[in-house]
Amino acid sequence: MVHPIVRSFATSNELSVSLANLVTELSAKSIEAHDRFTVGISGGSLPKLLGADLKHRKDIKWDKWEVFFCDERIVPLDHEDSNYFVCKKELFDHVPIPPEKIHTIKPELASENEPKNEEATDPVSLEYEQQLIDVFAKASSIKFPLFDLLLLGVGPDGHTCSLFPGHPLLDEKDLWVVYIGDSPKPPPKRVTLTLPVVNHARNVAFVATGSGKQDILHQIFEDPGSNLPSQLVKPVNGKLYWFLDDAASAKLNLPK
Ligand SMILES: O=C1O[C@H](COP(=O)(O)O)[C@@H](O)[C@H](O)[C@H]1O
Repeated sequence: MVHPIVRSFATSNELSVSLANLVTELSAKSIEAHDRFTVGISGGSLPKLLGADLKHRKDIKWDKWEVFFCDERIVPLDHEDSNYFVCKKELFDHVPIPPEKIHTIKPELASENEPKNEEATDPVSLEYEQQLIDVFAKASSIKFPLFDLLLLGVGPDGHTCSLFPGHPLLDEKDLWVVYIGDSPKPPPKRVTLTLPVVNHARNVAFVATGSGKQDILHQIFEDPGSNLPSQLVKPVNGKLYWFLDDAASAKLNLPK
């Protein structure tokens, strides 16, 4: 049973400072324990909230970071819908992470032939999986990559990464990376980490702000049986955090 650590802040600025504190602490601990910090970042509203304070931190060994993406939309990496593009604008352009340690999902490898959902044979997923293998499974074979931290968003429908409510990809048990061609949120073509990878992480932090997230957060916390993708995030051995602002958490019964 995972007991999430839920924090709500009066302003998104306060949230950004607290989130940066957690990232800084986990980065330092991970580097001390195994000489690197492996982190997966989501798109949407998260990169701005993440970068706002973190980009000013001088006490981080940025050269020890290995950055991956929790999901990516199949659009060019310089397109404003690209999760990489937003992360670059909000964080990577401001901090000295070596470019070869930012492991992009490569949309240019997408084939003309539409791959089927649940197939691991599309070139974008295969190439991204190989990057994960190269970083996480160099010395030995592993069932799933073990991220130090995954930073997740949650959509107003309860989706996280590019895992959507009721979608068959929620049942994936073995693959690390999958293609989705029918995302209900545009753009429709995406590549995403799977739930078993997310649930294998040492730390998972959700970030959600604004009144538009009130109802879904109420459902996530008060109706745990709805099988929303964000509810299926239950790290097996890791910690689960929720970073909210007071507008988003208004319908939750949080301890004062
Ligand atoms: O499409 C996506 O949406 C989710 C949630 O985004 P938000 O703007 O509501 O925070 C995001 O986490 C995911 O990476 C992205 O591809």
